[in-house]
Amino acid sequence: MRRQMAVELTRSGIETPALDARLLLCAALGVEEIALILAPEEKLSIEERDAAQAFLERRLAGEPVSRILGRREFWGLSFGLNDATLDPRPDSETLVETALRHFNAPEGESPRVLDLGTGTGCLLLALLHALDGAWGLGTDRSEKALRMARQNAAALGLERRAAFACADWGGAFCGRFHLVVSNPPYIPYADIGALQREVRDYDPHAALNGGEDGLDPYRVLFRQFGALALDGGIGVFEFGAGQETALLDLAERAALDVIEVAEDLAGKPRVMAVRRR
Ligand SMILES: C[S@@+](CC[C@H](N)C(=O)[O-])C[C@H]1O[C@@H](n2cnc3c(N)ncnc32)[C@H](O)[C@@H]1O
Repeated sequence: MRRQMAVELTRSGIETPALDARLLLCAALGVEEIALILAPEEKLSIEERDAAQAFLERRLAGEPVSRILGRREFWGLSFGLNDATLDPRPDSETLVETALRHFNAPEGESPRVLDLGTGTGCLLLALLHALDGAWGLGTDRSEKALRMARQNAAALGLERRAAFACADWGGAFCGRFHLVVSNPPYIPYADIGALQREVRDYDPHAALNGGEDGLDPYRVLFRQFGALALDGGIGVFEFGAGQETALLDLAERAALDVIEVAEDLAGKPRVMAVRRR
């Protein structure tokens, strides 16, 4: 069955047919990958074949494997997804790496982290997992996304260190944080229709749409950063292709010093770390 699935995925132009076939078959059978080696495929029951076939058809129709499984690995941790959350991207691990590189733990108090537009909670929870004793707040405009983030926090045993609140970015908060992160929607509105179908048809548009030039969220976030960060606190923001120059300009206007522009896995500028001037 696995080979047959891989052949069909190859024919339909899926980029990683063998991997997708393996993951979907494991999910259909409810087993770990190692069990596929130990259990001969001929022994699949009719129900198991039907389940695998149903997953295959969804993948052939363009649904990403992570959406079919309802899960995605990020920073070595497993995150549940729903239709209100972005599917976390490997490139966003650059944000976590950059934040950890520049973060200096405060003396005598717990680090406080704010994640604006938290989605699954992947950035906040990865940071809390890495920063001993840190406490964090994740906000999102979507209640449904926040429900998923809370579930993910509980599944990772981080629910006592993570709180989630429905809010329009950070305007409702007056707390001060050592670290503020955000991966806001940054696709220019007119470009959404031309995205890959895996993105366009399965990621929520509220997680993609950054307004006319894709920069609307940064105009708000950079302005709010000054009121949300403690003295010496840092902000770390993900951005999209070709937005670096405009973002440098927005940072300058908001009186932020740029500490680093970090590159993603493909060597493209992807993350900006800033500090209040
Ligand atoms: C690109 S997704 C990032 C999700 C997650 N942080 C990640 O990296 O996978 C942007 C998130 O911002 C949220 N969002 C959009 N506009 C918002 C606003 N005005 N205030 C708060 N959150 C917002 C969306 O619902 C979405 O979850």
